[in-house]
Amino acid sequence: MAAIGVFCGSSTQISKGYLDLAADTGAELARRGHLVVSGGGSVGMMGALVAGCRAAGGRTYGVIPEVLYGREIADVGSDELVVTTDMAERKNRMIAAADAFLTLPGGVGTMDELFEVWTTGHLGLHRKPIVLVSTDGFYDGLMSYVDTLVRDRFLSAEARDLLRVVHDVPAAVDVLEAALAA
Ligand SMILES: C/C(=C\CNc1ncnc2c1ncn2[C@@H]1O[C@H](COP(=O)(O)O)[C@@H](O)[C@H]1O)CO
Repeated sequence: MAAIGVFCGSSTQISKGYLDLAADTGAELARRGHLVVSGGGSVGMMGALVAGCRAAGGRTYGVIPEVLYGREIADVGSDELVVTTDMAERKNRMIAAADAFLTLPGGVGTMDELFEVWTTGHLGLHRKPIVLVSTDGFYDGLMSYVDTLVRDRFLSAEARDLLRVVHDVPAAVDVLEAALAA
């Protein structure tokens, strides 16, 4: 059993397909016996993720900053819910609590979380695997940008390769489990 930090969108304006993807992710992690570490809100994909996990018998650990407690409807049904004083502490608590990270589609908040975990990994502050779920090529544009950084020598290929990109949730969890076992 591992603790998997999941970064994903909080928007309530997205299409049902994204919400289903998040719910399926929560259920898949629950079925495989993993704890879901979430942003601690009940809105958008974040909410679908934790609901999907608990409906499948899994456990959730949420980390929400005070400022978002009401705005993102704190997930008070979580098995554990940590309330932080600010956004930076939220990210740090999520990173500390998780053994590995899954990034689903999301907005700038999700990108902020992904870049925090990627850059701290690259700096050697942790060795936790990071997988992006690029449903329907969602992360093609980001990875194209990262490839440009490598091509023009702003970034090493080793740093790029810390980001593992897959196209569906079961494959993403397979990759995380293999990386954790290595
Ligand atoms: C909108 C702009 C900046 C927002 N910057 C954020 N920085 C950190 N965290 C954020 C930001 N926006 C939202 N969040 C939180 O991250 C989670 C996922 O967000 P997403 O944007 O839906 O992916 C969620 O808890 C957000 O509240 C520029 O003006």
